[in-house]
Amino acid sequence: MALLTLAQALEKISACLTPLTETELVSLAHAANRICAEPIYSPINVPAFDNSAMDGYAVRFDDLTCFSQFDIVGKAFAGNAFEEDMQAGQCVRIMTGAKIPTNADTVIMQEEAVLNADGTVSFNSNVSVGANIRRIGEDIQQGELVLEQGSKLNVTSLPLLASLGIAEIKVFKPLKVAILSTGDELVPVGQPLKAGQIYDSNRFALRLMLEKLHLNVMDYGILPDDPHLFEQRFTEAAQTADVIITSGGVSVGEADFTKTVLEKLGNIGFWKIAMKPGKPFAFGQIGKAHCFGLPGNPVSALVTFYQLVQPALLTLAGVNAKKVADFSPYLTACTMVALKKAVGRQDFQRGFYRLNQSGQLEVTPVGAQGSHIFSAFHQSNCFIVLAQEQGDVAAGEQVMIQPFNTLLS
Ligand SMILES: Nc1nc2c(c(=O)[nH]1)N[C@H]1C(S)=C(S)[C@@H](COP(=O)(O)OP(=O)(O)OC[C@H]3O[C@@H](n4cnc5c(N)ncnc54)[C@H](O)[C@@H]3O)O[C@H]1N2
Ligand code: MOO
Repeated sequence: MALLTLAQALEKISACLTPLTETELVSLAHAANRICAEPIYSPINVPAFDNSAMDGYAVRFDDLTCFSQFDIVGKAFAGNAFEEDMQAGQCVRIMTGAKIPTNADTVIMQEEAVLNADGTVSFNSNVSVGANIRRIGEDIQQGELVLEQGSKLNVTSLPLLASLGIAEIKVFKPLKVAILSTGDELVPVGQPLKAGQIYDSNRFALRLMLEKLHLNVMDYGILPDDPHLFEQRFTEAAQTADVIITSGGVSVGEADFTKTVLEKLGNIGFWKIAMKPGKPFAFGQIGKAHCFGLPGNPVSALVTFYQLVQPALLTLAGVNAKKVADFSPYLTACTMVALKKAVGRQDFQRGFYRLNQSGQLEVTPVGAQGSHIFSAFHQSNCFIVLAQEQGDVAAGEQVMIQPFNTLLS
């Protein structure tokens, strides 16, 4: 049977996902990186009142044709308004941000004004009516939608909410994600290696990526290649976690138990995808927990997490669908060298792209492309994405690239 394409796999996963609904109220100061669980409408106008955009003088525009000298009858500061009415031929010294006096309609900036010896002021300017006034509601109107449900709260959205006086916000509770590595050969970082053993770097990578996504990580450690232990640990994890992510043991070897145990304890949605790296990837459920079985090869584990698990976690965590669809957009770039590509699987080569002196994007693959060769990853800044039916690519051809999003930077 033909393997699923990445797009088909993403569709199958997406069809099984129901975003979390549990919410909590948090103060704005503790809301960074959380997902907003309600649409936010502005309780006020911004600006809340007409105010001056410049340090200068507030005048009645029509007076400019009748008077050459104006009496300065008061001062208006930001936070300290001039509350009286201005009469004909009068003006008010005004500072940036100060409320416009009731019957003034124009502000002339200080640089256009000349102070006369008798204490009056004259203006050189040809201003138009309404000049230098920031209007009430010009930025945001009371009742306007300022933030969609499912937006990530960050350094641009949170100050916006602060400017509206919003002190608390309803956010989705973070997903609980269990991680575990499988394989008799694995040793935790920090312990000496014996012959035939390797360090468990995948669990470390998974933890880092989940922390970047601000999810709750439940670390189930290393699982030896024993199907009974697999059953035990998977069952335990499925009781508390919303999502279980494993690495290794998902291929066809005699010690590859992930898929069979997943089938036994729950159900398997699909297994194997026409992508490279990342062919042996399993998706299914145990009880309410969604399970992602990533391949053991470190590059394959990271690539499948990025391409398949990341969007699923964003959806489950409550991020809105438009933002999930856009989680890692594609660009095109000219490849500087020929690329080896076998027909049959969509390829995600690791590459480095940059803007050249003519303003064109160019890309070069980084290092060897084997799925066990992790060292090239940290010198890369994008995937070079080659279509399933594409063969070798000649130097100078345009290829699709996918710049790494914040997950890998
Ligand atoms: N006969 C076949 N053999 C393999 C196939 C196949 O289709 N037919 N697929 C190959 C591909 S492609 C991949 S990818 C791997 C994936 O296999 P598994 O998911 O079963 O992974 P393991 O066999 O457990 O491990 C593969 C490799 O990765 C190392 N590893 C495992 N876990 C970790 C970890 N936590 N940290 C660092 N490195 C890890 C492990 O020692 C192996 O070297 O299967 C191919 N075989
Ligand atoms: O699918 Mo594997 O990840 O090519 O080595």
